[in-house]
Amino acid sequence: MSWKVLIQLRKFATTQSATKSGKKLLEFNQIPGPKYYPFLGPLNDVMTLGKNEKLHLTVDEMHKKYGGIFRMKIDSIDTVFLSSADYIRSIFAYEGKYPKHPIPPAWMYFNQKYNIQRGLIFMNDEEWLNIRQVMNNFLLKDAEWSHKLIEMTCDNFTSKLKRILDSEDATVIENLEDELYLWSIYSILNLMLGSSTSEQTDREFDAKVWEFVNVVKKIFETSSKLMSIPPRLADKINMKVYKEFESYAHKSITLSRSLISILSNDMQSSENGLLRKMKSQNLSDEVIVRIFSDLIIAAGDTTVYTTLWLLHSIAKDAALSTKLRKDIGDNPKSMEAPLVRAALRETLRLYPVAPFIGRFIDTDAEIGNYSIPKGVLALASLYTSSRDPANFTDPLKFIPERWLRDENRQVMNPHASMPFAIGARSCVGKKIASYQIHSLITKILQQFTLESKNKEDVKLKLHLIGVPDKKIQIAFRKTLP
Ligand code: HEM
Repeated sequence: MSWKVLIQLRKFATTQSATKSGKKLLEFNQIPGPKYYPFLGPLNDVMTLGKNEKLHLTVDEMHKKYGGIFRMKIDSIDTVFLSSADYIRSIFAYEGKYPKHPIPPAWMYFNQKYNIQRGLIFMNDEEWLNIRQVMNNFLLKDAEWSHKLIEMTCDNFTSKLKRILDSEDATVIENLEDELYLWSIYSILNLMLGSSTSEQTDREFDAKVWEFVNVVKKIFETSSKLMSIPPRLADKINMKVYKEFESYAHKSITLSRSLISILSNDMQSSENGLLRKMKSQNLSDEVIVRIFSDLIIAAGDTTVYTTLWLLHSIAKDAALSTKLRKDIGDNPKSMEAPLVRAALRETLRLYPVAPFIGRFIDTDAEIGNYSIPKGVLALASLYTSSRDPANFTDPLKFIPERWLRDENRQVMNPHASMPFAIGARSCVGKKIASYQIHSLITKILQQFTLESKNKEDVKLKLHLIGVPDKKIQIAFRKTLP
């Protein structure tokens, strides 16, 4: 052995630290990753991570270069990106009693600047746990109360589709995305109220909901553009995009207050609605408004884009439509068609609306061969792990059957795709979202045929969440009157 190799080995040994498991670990600063130039400050992020819209692709390239774990500073926070399924699972093992996730910097800055208290997404520590336990009871432990309401909202949607097709004699629904937004927001409103506030019953209310839809969309669009600029700086130099973001954020709060106040005064507000359920837990009106406006922010885009991707995948594949229709026919009770459930699972694998899920590590940790100090931000690179052939056979193909139990499973590692996250801070709306999407797809397939009109491949881009890079165009034809 040459003296050079001996020196290398010695260096290696002294930079390893012993751990609880007795395993020798490498230090945090030995994790590979791109170079950081302190004098460049925030410019480092822009230079290394590039365009925000393509962050998932840049990170994917970096995983190819550095492996299943790499390290960098983002906004001067020590961050690790993880794409190996085992590493991803470890993140949640170290999240602690009060898991903390990263919040887009513009949102954090805005809340602090105006001292605005927000809902579940922004809460932390004991306050978060108390509210989360209340919401878990209503949305996760027992969500059956929501089924009828969700189905009513889906029936309203398919009736509207038919009206559009009748009146315009058109097959392509040009504003499908907007229609889905309305559906998604009305779903939450109906759940709050406990009865169906269908569109067109009250013009003023409708106008407010429509305005809310646009405001929520703009919040995502503008805060995504602000990801690579420190918001304090953007505010100081009066950047147009920051001013726009602020005005939409203010509007969303005003609008959610006014929607809630209309709903609360509504005599039809039923025992079965989330509003009454929350009030029965002695939550103040102020806290209820905070929770409600964040539920809409969390529920709106995620449900809309997942549904759009799923409709797009079905519309492209006539054989899949036939199989899904047969499966729905064989399983007449809603939510019992296994292939529809599998198609949703497959959509969330290939097009995760949250391609990165993060946790601040709560205690000194071991991930892989590395020691990770408390406080580091660990980000699960779900876009990469979901498309890794080590985890899924033919990973780029849309194959719902891979999720069926009795099939020759093509899922080597289900944890590589965790679209709702896992653990105590995972999506509190996952049951509602799954039921909503499942019901809507079932009703659409029972009443319409779909055909994709997109000529080019539609890819995922980031607008804070994963959205299609082109307008999704689907021709609908009625199969039932
Ligand atoms: C397909 C649709 C959806 C997807 C893919 C999705 C995904 C997620 C993910 C990944 C998280 C966790 C973020 C983290 O761990 O840091 C989350 C959190 C959350 N989701 Fe969803 N979501 C969806 C629909 C919904 C719906 C319909 C609602 C409301 C009914 C909702 C309400 C929330 C809330 C309030 C949180 C924050 C929970 C907390 O911080 O304790 N989501 N969602």
